[in-house]
Amino acid sequence: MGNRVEKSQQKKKRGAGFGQSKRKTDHTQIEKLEKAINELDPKEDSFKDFADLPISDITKEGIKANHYSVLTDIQAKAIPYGLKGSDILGAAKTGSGKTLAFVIPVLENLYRAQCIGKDAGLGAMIISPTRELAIQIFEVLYRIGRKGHLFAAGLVIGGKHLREEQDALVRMNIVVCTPGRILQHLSQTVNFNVDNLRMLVLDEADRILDMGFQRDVDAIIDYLPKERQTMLFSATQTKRVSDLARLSLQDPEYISVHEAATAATPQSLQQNYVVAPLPEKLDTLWSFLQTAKKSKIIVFLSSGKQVRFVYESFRKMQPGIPLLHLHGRQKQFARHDITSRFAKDKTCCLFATDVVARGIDFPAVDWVVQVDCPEDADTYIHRVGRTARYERNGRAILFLDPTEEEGMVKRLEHKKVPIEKINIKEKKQKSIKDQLQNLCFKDPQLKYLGQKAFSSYVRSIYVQKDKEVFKLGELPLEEFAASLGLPGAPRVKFMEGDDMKSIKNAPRRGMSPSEDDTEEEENDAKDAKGKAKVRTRYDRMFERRNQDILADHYTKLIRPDEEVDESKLAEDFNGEAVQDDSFMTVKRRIAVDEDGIGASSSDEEDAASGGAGLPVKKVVALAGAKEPLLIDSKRREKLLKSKKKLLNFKDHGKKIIFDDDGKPHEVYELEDIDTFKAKGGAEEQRKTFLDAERQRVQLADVEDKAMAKQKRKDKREKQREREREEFEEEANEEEEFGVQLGDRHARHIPVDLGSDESDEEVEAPVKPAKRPKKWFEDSDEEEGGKPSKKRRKQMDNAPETLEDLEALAAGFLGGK
Ligand SMILES: Nc1ncnc2c1ncn2[C@@H]1O[C@H](COP(=O)(O)OP(=O)(O)OP(=O)(O)O)[C@@H](O)[C@H]1O
Repeated sequence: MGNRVEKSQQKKKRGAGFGQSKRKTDHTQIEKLEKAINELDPKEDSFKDFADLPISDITKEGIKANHYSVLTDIQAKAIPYGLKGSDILGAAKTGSGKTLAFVIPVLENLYRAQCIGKDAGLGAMIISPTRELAIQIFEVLYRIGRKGHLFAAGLVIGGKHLREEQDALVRMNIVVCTPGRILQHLSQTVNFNVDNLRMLVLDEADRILDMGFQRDVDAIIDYLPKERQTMLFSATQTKRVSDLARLSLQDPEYISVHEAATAATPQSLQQNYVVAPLPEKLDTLWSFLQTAKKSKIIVFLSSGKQVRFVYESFRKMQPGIPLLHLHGRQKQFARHDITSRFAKDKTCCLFATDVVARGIDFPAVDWVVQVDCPEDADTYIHRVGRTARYERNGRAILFLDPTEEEGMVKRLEHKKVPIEKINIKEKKQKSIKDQLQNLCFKDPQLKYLGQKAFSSYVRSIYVQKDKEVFKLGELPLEEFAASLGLPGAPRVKFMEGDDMKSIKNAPRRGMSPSEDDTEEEENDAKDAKGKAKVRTRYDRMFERRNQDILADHYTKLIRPDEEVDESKLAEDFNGEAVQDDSFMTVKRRIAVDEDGIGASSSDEEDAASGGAGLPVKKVVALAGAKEPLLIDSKRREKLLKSKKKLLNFKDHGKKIIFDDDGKPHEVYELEDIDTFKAKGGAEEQRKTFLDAERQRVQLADVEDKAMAKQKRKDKREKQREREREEFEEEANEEEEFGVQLGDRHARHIPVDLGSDESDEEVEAPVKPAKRPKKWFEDSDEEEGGKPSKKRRKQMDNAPETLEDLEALAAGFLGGK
């Protein structure tokens, strides 16, 4: 017993020694660093290697572990200013290493200020416009900081219950976040204190400061202390005085490493554009993919709906290259999964919206294809920046409609983008219109996506500010709709000349899934008098002339009223006129036997078939059948032997209803002429009937809508109920076991950035007291929180998914 006490006292002594020694080491190093940074003149001093920078050993180790040694231009210029605490406006080409230019100062400045642990509060906030980019920055922060920094860092990007993030957030020293979500916490999380915030970083600053985020960012700034260091980075930097005033920057250093350069894009990037009329853009894209099957490609489209349609339809046509798609409407988990898969794949094509246009560092992308014209030159620069990153080669191609060419090329030249026109090889261009049309016809779901893609594209053009580039009125929309495989151009609500009320009140047509309350198909054909004619899906099928070789024949079938050239008519066996332009028309004369079986003579048969061997043999008059049965094949002959099958050809009788007097009537009976006339003219009656039916349908539609609304409401209610239950369960668990739920759900896990590494100068750490295992500590965790071999191996390898990263990071929490 006494022995054990002694041992524990010894351990305590050693533990105290370890802590003291570590603090002493830190203190000494911090003093040295402070001195070096005071003497530093960022204007004069230039650094080549990371090893020369006045930064802590643990940061240097993190940098070394990631195999970085030479600084890029922006890093060499911005890091010294960052370390000195200056406000920075950093601008450098895409892929030039801006992330490290702010991550290193963040780690170092907080380290020197010892802004560590819960009491220190939040020291740095890094804001990114997208979740993907926030995750990427968090990964870089983790990779550089994990070799010994003790900060708690976290990711706050939404996609999870607010409650799950709240507990963790109050312990963080560094947060990487998106504007909307962090604002929500600033206004709703009670203990979230930002009074100690020293550093604010805006990555892709121009995007964060633009209209889309304006209100959120202004509100965030209101919460933050005025005395702080602010760093803004982007490849297309804002210098607008109003923006800088909004952020209360103090004498910011404008560090631009490409202002003097001849081009705004990397030199290793080859850029071209082709003129592809809007209705041919998908053909061009398909043809392009056929020639680049061994490449890694990102294809940018302007909306998530287009991304889905192109992805789904191309997938069905099997282009011979793996396809992925990414847009903002996907669930966070799927988005992360797709970005990780694309990052790993060597040959793959990713259809994406601008959600990955900025900052995302996919390795080794060969091609960036912009099918839809970017909204401005800056967006163009960011999109093409997904290739040719950090001294690698890359190619970019932009598809421009003839109406976009002049305006867009002018904008790009103005921004110093070296782009050259190339032509499409006619021979290699393949049309996929028919295939798409076929697919849409067979698959209503795809047609629905096509309609959505169409309207979202039209809307995206409509809302563009630059009317010199985007001229909606000049676009061939009908042809564009056809190029998506649609039977007609869906009507888009806002378009000029639309009678909004009539669109809103228009009855829903049939069962087509294409109908929703935002858009209606504008494919109501008009009849001769200009009145809308109801057309079914089958009408459209018949009207499509390029469907197959029988199109002409079908046209005749469905347009019986059309004037027919009399000269082409011949008489059939009943003396009725038939058209004679088909060389395969057979005229027959039927002789009926006394016993009811008639046959055409073999001579006649041969003559009738024009000697072509047509299998006209005999005609059988069936008792009880409306028409005689033509026996022209062996199968038909066999049929005569099966009574059961013959039943199909016999009359099945009529449905009769009886009136009050017990008299039988047919379901639809013809009125006698006088009664009919007494009710008014035929046209008038038809109109009354149609009006009545229309009213009935409209009424039914209102009921349907109400029912659908109720269903949606019930569904929402159920979901809320489920969430409430889950929430209560979690709250109960928390009470019962005292577990931190925030940790369990690991979206925002605070991280000790490197407590896994022991300091060489200090004594061996004392084994910490045994404590209950946390959820993330599985069986491969050895006693006392020391990581097992398996865990250590895991730590040394970069985490592969966000979940890995978070789980791994959470594992470090035990260190403090
Ligand atoms: N000093 C360096 N040495 C070698 N590679 C580096 C260095 N700095 C950054 N990189 C690599 O260069 C790539 C691009 O870096 P980063 O994502 O920071 O670029 P960026 O300037 O932020 O680009 P964007 O403008 O597109 O956001 C990354 O893969 C990164 O690992």
